[in-house]
Amino acid sequence: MAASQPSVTFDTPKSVKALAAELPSHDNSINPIYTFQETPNIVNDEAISAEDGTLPTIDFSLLISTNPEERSKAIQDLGRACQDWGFFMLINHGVPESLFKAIMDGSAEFFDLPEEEKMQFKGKGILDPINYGSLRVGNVSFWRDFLKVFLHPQFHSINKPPGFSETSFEFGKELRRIVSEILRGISKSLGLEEDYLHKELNLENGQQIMAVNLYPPCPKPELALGLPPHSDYGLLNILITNGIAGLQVKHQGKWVKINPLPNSITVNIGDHIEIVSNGKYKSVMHRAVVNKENTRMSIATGHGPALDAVVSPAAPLLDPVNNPPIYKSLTYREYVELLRYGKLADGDKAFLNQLRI
Ligand SMILES: O=C(O)CCC(=O)C(=O)O
Ligand SMILES: [Fe+2]
Repeated sequence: MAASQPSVTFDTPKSVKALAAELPSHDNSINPIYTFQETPNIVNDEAISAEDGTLPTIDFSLLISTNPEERSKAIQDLGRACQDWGFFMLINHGVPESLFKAIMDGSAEFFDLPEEEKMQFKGKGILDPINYGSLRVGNVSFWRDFLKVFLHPQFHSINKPPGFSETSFEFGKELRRIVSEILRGISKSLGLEEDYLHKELNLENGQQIMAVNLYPPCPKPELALGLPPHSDYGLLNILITNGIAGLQVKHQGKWVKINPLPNSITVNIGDHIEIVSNGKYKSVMHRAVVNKENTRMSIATGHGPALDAVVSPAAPLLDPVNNPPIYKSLTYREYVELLRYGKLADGDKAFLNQLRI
């Protein structure tokens, strides 16, 4: 499998931020290593805009309501959002806006550190708990710098900028609280016990990774991409942004531009919910485009099973005739380690598809 795939590496020689800063304002070219599309304008022209509210909205306060009818209706809506879109906006989640601002500001300060200081955090592989870099797949580099930090079950952090570690800790904790409730709702919406995922996947020791993404202004946004089309691994991914648009989601065969409601968080299904639900809820392809004017930032946290948990289609959902398992079992660690050889490389959920029975 590994041999035939383009290699995925995290080491472009210079950060995209430094590269963008060096370009004179009249220079409208980019290094060809960033050219993802041969044909100009494909990325933006083919995408359609979702009207505000098109992406399903889930009200977190109803999902944890003590009124059984209210909660049951919210869980139904959640199930529908997972089935129809695999993406939704979560409102009334109770995370203070000040915490989002603090983590966004701290992340911006991190990227403003001198290059040599950031390079201290360069990692080597997908399971390195701290990893700063940019992504190259085969011959193509992407217009994004990232910092990845594992927040759970062991909390890791970087020692600069001041306060970033404390803010990351709070941010991670708040998001785990929310994810835990959403996963209860998802279990129930599938017809499983409410704590099925928590128990089967040992979520107390679940993996949580924070990925801070910086997309500097790009002189040729129609040629480059911030992130190639991919689905996320793990159970759920949570995304907040600095308000600059750039996320596009594949929905019913078309790329749709997403404009999240202010102060909402965007949630999407990962490959491991697809496996557990035996294909009922599918992880969805998405990508990040860049623009000429503004620096875009996003902070994604990926929430997965414990690394040693075996992930397989949920036994109570299976039936030898009507719903035989369509995915093989694999520990989460095995999945993540094997993944780097394949998935991002051709961007069509190729890795998940290899697990099909
Ligand atoms: O920046 C974005 O909008 C997308 C980020 C993303 O897809 C990821 O980090 O997996
Ligand atoms: Fe993603």
